[in-house]
Amino acid sequence: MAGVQASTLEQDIAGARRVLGHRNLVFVGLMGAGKSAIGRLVAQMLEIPFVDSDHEIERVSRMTIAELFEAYGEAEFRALETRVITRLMKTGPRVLSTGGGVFMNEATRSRVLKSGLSVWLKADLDILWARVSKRDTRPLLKTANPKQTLSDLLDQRYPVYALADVTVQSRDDVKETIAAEAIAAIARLAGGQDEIQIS
Ligand SMILES: Nc1ncnc2c1ncn2[C@@H]1O[C@H](COP(=O)(O)OP(=O)(O)OP(=O)(O)O)[C@@H](O)[C@H]1O
Ligand SMILES: O=C(O)C1=C[C@@H](O)[C@@H](O)[C@H](O)C1
Ligand SMILES: [Mg+2]
Repeated sequence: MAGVQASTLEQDIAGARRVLGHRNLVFVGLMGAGKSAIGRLVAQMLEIPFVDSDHEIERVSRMTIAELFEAYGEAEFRALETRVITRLMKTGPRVLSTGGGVFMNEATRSRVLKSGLSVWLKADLDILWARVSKRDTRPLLKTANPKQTLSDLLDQRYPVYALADVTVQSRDDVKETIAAEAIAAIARLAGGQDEIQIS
């Protein structure tokens, strides 16, 4: 990497850490957007802990997301998800990659907007589809026409995801580039927001 680029990245990392303070950096977006993959990289780059809410739910329940949906239904899964996010939002800083439905819950969204810093990883349908169709682990896509279901979710959810503090275009570029863009976008928030305290 050229010296100028490296020093810009270092400045962005320092800036993003300052902007974040004790807050959690919360990745939101549809299935396949890269919340887990990019979130993990951003956490490594910022040198703060990383938690993925889907993994945390699987850890505490000792069941997979698919098993939870199967055994208890979506409503119970959402209740568990809300409890997990509420607990995680009480301390920081960390990178918190959320399940695709987390930001759709009004109370959770308010909590994230008030006490965290949110990044929407926005991706086109074809990119999402190419990624999620490789595995059949996502219960919401077990439908007769999963690509249409994903497209419907995109229509419903994009206006809500757009409420996130920052939007970063997720695409088939190297993950490090997308992660660096997210960090730069956060660093640019410096001075644009009052410091928000964790409740
Ligand atoms: N920029 C990228 N280039 C290539 N592949 C990517 C990129 N970002 C993510 N991926 C891949 O796409 C797949 C989906 O990414 P990931 O699991 O991070 O999505 P997610 O937003 O966490 O989805 P979910 O809501 O289902 O957990 C993974 O295999 C990941 O490695
Ligand atoms: O978009 C969603 O509602 C979901 C996304 C996944 O991350 C999982 O949280 C679950 O499959 C539901
Ligand atoms: Mg994920």
